[in-house]
Amino acid sequence: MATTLEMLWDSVLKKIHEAQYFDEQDFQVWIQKTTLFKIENDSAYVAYRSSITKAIMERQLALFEATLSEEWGNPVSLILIEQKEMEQMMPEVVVEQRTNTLLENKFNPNYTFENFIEGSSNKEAYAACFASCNQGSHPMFNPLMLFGNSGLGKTHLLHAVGNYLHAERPEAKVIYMYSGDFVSILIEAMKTKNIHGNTVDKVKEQLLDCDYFLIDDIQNLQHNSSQEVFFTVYNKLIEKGSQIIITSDIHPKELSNLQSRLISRFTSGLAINISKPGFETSKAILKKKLDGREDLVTDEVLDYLAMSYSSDVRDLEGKLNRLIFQSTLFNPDVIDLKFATEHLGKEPIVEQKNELTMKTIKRSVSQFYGLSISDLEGKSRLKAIMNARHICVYLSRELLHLPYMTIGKKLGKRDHKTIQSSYNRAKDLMQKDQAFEIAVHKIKEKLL
Ligand SMILES: Nc1ncnc2c1ncn2[C@@H]1O[C@H](COP(=O)(O)OP(=O)(O)OP(=O)(O)O)[C@@H](O)[C@H]1O
Repeated sequence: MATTLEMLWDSVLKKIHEAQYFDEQDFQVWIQKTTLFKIENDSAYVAYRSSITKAIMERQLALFEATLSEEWGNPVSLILIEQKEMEQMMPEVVVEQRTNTLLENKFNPNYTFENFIEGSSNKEAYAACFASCNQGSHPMFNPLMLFGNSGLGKTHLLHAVGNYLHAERPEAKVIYMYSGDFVSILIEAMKTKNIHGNTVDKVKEQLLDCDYFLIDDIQNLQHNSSQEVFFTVYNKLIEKGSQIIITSDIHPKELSNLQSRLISRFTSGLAINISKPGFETSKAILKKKLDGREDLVTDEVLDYLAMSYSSDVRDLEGKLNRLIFQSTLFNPDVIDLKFATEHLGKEPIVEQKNELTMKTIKRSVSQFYGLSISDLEGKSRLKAIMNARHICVYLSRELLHLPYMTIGKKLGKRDHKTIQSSYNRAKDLMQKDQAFEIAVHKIKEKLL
């Protein structure tokens, strides 16, 4: 059950979200993960996990304060605290609240059965997941295990089960967890054990209360003590007739990091492989993603994408997104095959994290913006390209401490004055333009 503070913060975030003050992705990635953990003496303490979140929120502090004050019914000022610091400050009750929050299910509303395109590569998995939502007390196939390469829709199907149950059988208690989060929850519970009693037991208790246990990417359950807890929970849930659905990106028998007693149990139910979608399925997925924007892209381009990139649906969607993004820069009448091959063809190769040089900075920046290195070095004054260039200059100064003249030479033979003003412009944008600041952080993160 959500606590008062959680509910309060949820409604603050909901209001801010609805008012669309932030870009959707930034909101989900940075802001949604904050926690309100204490209100004391007219001060509200909010914990953040990343300095980017802090930077974004500080910029709109007045907005957060006003919305929170309104929801709370009293004026409060907001204090932002790093998650780690908050954990040291929080009393036992907050530890429990936190665990509850982690066990709460937030299903992606786009990952539904309706939005999942069936084809021969995935129809068994789809049917088994759907059937598991409509069965009696003792499931026929338990556990249900979905395995297959990355990006083929396993997480989508788990969320579809969650969304379906939430809508059609709200009484069913569903827990969805990414296996890495399962490990973090347990490690955290183990750490706080001495101060706050055995919180591991509390986590187990909550898990055992569910009717559906959906665990994603089991291959990441590598921590030994977590496997012990998982083993106990797993056995008890099977005994009581709760449905367990597990996903893995490798065949269950190849899960070498897991104890063999777990592996043998996983294969005792029904294990289904999801393979890469065929041409027609891939094309239908692209059409579904375009949903109402079909005029942007010619059918020929969809054929080209479906033929070239269907081994990973995430990648397939990424290519379509890249083309749509590029079309906002270059404004073609329609994304046709010429445009598509030109722009996907010059996509930079993902850089290994090796020595940091201006070349690696240029590659990362161009990759981030979907540009080519020659766009960066060229003369275009399109805003997105100019910004990308400013970031190149800024990072070359900040990370490599290169003189303006050297940067200029390696960036389209520009003179030192141009580079100096580009650097100043970047510093200015870091203060004024949130999207720019986030781009810098994200690129820096990839480089370091
Ligand atoms: N058949 C499908 N119909 C519609 N969308 C799909 C389909 N298969 C995959 N997708 C989309 O592809 C993206 C990647 O899928 P998903 O995250 O479920 O992959 P995954 O198999 O869980 O990968 P990983 O092992 O890396 O976690 C998602 O946006 C998902 O909606």
